[in-house]
Amino acid sequence: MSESEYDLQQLPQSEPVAANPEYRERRRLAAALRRIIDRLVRVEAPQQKLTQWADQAEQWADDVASHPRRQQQPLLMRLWTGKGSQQDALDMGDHDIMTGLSAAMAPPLELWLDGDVVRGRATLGPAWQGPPGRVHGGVVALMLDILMAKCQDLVHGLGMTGTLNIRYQAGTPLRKEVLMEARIQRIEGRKMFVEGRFFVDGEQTVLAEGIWISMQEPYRWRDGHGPQ
Ligand SMILES: CCCCCCCC(=O)SCCNC(=O)CCNC(=O)[C@H](O)C(C)(C)COP(=O)(O)OP(=O)(O)OC[C@H]1O[C@@H](n2cnc3c(N)ncnc32)[C@H](O)[C@@H]1OP(=O)(O)O
Repeated sequence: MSESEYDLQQLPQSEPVAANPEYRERRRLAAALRRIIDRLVRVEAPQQKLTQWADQAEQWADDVASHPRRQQQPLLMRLWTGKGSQQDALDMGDHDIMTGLSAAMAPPLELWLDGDVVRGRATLGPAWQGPPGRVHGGVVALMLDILMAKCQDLVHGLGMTGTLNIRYQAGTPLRKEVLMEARIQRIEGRKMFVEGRFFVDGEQTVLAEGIWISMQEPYRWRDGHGPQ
């Protein structure tokens, strides 16, 4: 894509855009913060050290807060009308919850298309814990929502999650690679029915079924995808 033709409806969902120099630094910053978030959980350190880190963090937070935030609406409009720049695409997608490489909270969750299947992988640390040693069920729901929504890359139409049903079949462990897959089961007008699954060490831990509702046009398969 050229510098001025990024289109929200054509951009692969939840996949990184090539970084420019500014975003290489933002990604480096987010990666460092992610390590801190991970290591802070029950870190064994003298109280003096905790005081020092807290002082530094407060100072740093004030410094960051003294800078304005880039407005989202104008860049969203440019992307929505197919006139976005690489910078716009980065400003939007690189901060996505769970998948954005500049989002310090993101694990990150990596997603890609494999034919008509959406695949994903992530390894989550103790900051994401629910039951001891396991990923929180609400976080599992969040990951599923993002994974299954990417099925919209296979169709025309873009919408929101209407319904998400989850069967937690086994605990999803922390610190182990979770493999994910999602498929479109069927399309009915503005509704897209999707199935999602998680696997750890070959064992299925989660089964989900969801319905996405297109905001405008009815969903229809893109060329080269769907039942031939
Ligand atoms: C564009 C990028 C978005 C990125 C999103 C990131 C992922 C998210 O976090 S999404 C946030 C969570 N989801 C939401 O907040 C959605 C909240 N709900 C809504 O806004 C609306 O209920 C919405 C848009 C889903 C549907 O409203 P509306 O467009 O008026 O639909 P409506 O005309 O009533 O119904 C259309 C069809 O969908 C069905 N339907 C409507 N809502 C639902 C639902 N929640 N579940 C299942 N089916 C539904 C209807 O039964 C109807 O079916 P049929 O045509 O067979 O009669």
